[in-house]
Amino acid sequence: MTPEVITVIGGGSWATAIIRILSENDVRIRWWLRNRQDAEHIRKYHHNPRYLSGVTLHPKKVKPFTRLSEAVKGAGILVLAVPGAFISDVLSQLRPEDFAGKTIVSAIKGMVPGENLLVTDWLEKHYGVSQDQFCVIAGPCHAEEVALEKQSYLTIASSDRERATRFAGLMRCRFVNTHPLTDLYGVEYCAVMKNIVALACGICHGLGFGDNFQAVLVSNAMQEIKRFLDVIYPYYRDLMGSAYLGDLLVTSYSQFSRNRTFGSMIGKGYSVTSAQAEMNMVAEGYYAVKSIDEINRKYEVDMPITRAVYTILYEKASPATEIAQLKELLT
Ligand SMILES: NC(=O)c1ccc[n+]([C@@H]2O[C@H](COP(=O)([O-])OP(=O)(O)OC[C@H]3O[C@@H](n4cnc5c(N)ncnc54)[C@H](O)[C@@H]3O)[C@@H](O)[C@H]2O)c1
Ligand SMILES: O=P(O)(O)OC[C@H](O)CO
Repeated sequence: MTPEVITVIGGGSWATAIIRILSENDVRIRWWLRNRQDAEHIRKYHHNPRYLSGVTLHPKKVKPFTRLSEAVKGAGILVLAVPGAFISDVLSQLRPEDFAGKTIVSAIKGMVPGENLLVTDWLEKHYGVSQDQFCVIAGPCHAEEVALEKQSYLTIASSDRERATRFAGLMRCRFVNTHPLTDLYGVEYCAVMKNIVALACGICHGLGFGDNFQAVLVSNAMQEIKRFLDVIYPYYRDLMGSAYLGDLLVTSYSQFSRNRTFGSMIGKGYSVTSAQAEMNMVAEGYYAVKSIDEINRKYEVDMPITRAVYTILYEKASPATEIAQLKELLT
């Protein structure tokens, strides 16, 4: 069989980890990065100089590109792995024809700010990608642990089960187990919302709250996510599954969590700008909380955790005061 040709778009940790996983299988990867020097470095030394630099990339299977129109040529699968805030800018070089007939995989756990759309909805609106072309990579998995080849699990969601199963096969390897699911939008929304919860966990940690409080916060957050999903996209789903609860747990508790780290700085008194400047990485929850809060103005679901994080980050409310109020609402 001829190897599957896959274009991966993005130069960060998750793109690097996905390439590491995929290249365990029989694939050819066309990797788009925006930075010319990084691409040149990868061509020469076979590792990403900025993210997960300890990961060696297969020289025959992985080919870096800096022109996106070139990178997508001949690929049957496009994997999007840039933060949601940059997707519109990055894809502006492409036309709807570049997506036609391909499997479009979103590895993004964020919304498209401004339009408050899930990445799949945004691609449908702007590039005419049809719903059954999409797969979403979900599940509790940090790029840093993939780099260490620690056993991980991923869920591949698509409304087309066959497509999810095929892509799940390509993402399965020695240290990654995968399974398909059909709750495309539920999984995508949950992945966006768990980042908001991780921000809340970080803020509370930064304020000095302990494990007892965090356990209550996370269990209340799961109920908040359920209330929102039941209204925005009702579907028979088991929220105890690893794509939902599992992802919420890893992001809330892990030392690798970008969102928790960002939140912790806010709880300790950093401004948003200084917390962002400290990180070489992107905390998706910062953008997501604005989108979800704005979407919820229409639905009016009871979401005290989202509201508190929004008020702290966007209205500059005191974290101590907001969390003191939230404390009274948790059960
Ligand atoms: N890192 C993980 O473990 C992990 C796991 C699952 C999902 N994700 C998701 O993957 C997506 C990518 O995150 P990541 O962790 O790879 O990013 P990261 O935080 O490691 O790196 C930041 C990324 O943003 C890009 N970037 C920064 N400024 C940019 C700009 N102006 N224009 C275009 N790109 C710009 C950088 O090139 C880099 O790719 C996010 O949606 C994230 O939620 C990450
Ligand atoms: O935990 P974070 O904030 O680094 O987000 C990364 C992934 O979404 C975890 O699955």
